[in-house]
Amino acid sequence: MFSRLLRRTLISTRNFSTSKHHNYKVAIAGAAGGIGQPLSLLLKQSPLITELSLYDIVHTPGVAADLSHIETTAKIAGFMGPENLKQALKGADLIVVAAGLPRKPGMDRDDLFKSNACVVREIAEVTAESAPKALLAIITNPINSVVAIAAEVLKKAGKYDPKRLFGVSTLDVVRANTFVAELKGLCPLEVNVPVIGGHAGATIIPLISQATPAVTFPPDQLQALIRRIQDAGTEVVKAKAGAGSATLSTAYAAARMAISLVRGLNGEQNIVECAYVESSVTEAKYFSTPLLLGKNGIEKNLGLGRLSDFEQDMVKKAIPVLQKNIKTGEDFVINN
Ligand SMILES: NC(=O)C1=CN([C@@H]2O[C@H](COP(=O)(O)OP(=O)(O)OC[C@H]3O[C@@H](n4cnc5c(N)ncnc54)[C@H](O)[C@@H]3O)[C@@H](O)[C@H]2O)C=CC1
Ligand SMILES: O=C([O-])CC(=O)C(=O)O
Repeated sequence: MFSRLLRRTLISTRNFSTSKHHNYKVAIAGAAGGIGQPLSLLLKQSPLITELSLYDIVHTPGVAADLSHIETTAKIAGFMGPENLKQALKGADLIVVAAGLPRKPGMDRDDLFKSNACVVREIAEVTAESAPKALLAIITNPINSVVAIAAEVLKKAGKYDPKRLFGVSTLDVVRANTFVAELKGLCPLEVNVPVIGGHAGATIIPLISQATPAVTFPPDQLQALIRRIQDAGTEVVKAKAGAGSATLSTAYAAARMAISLVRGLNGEQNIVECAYVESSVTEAKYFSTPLLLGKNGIEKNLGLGRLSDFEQDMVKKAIPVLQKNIKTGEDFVINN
């Protein structure tokens, strides 16, 4: 599991002269959770990160003490409770948010809005105050709506920079790569499938026509593959049978995204990841597409590329769903 991440991070340190920073502070909110703990462990492996700040409302002293014994450079600090949130985020270059409830069987991601909207609002408010220049990467569901909450909160505080706010949809790319590799007998590390749109059901749009290496499937197999990628979160929720949703694969995916963001900050070239961001690529105000990352977050939105008719149809159908999800997030900030 570590190989891809380690390879990425090791490559990035080897490629750099001493004039580059290598001293980034990353804060994780929800660090004691099912995603937060393995994510913290993975980020503790990165030589680019010199400070890891672990925030949660429970258990962070224990998680921090445990991780702090690992023989890598990142210094670990644990912060527990809202009174310590400001200090936890202070001066962070990147804040990753994995705080909030996960799904149980029978729930949609939208069912989490009620409980998680306040969590994201609180963290965005303190980000505006404590680390206004930080990149903010949100894992918490429902991504399609809560990214809009963070944007509105940052706007209210006069600190919003659309280049610095990300909904983490990397897990959809990771799953698409894995499933395509399985079907075609390829090494998953060599496969790249862009996944655009949002992060729920039919808004998850894998672009199999843009996969590298190029792959083709008969129509029924293509439909089944796309459906599996779209329903993969539910597949895990069902298998965990009430014990939560995907945590380990999410931690892997979020660590991949976090390390890519830090590599971008560090001036590395050609770092591309898909993420759910403010966008003018479609009529949906937020939309995931491949992004070129850099010193200020998003360097360039690489857009949709060339879509098959089938993919165009999926985009058309996803837009009204995303617009509704986004409005839910925006209305929450207006009305509360
Ligand atoms: N974007 C993605 O690809 C994915 C997103 N998720 C989402 O990630 C979130 C976290 O999932 P898990 O780690 O499995 O849940 P979990 O319940 O295991 O952990 C959540 C953590 O957040 C903490 N927390 C709750 N309220 C908080 C607050 N106000 N401030 C700081 N910490 C707070 C809890 O104490 C807990 O430690 C969920 O909303 C889930 O739906 C899950 C899988 C994939
Ligand atoms: O399905 C869920 O609730 C968690 C999630 O976002 C995923 O696994 O993609």
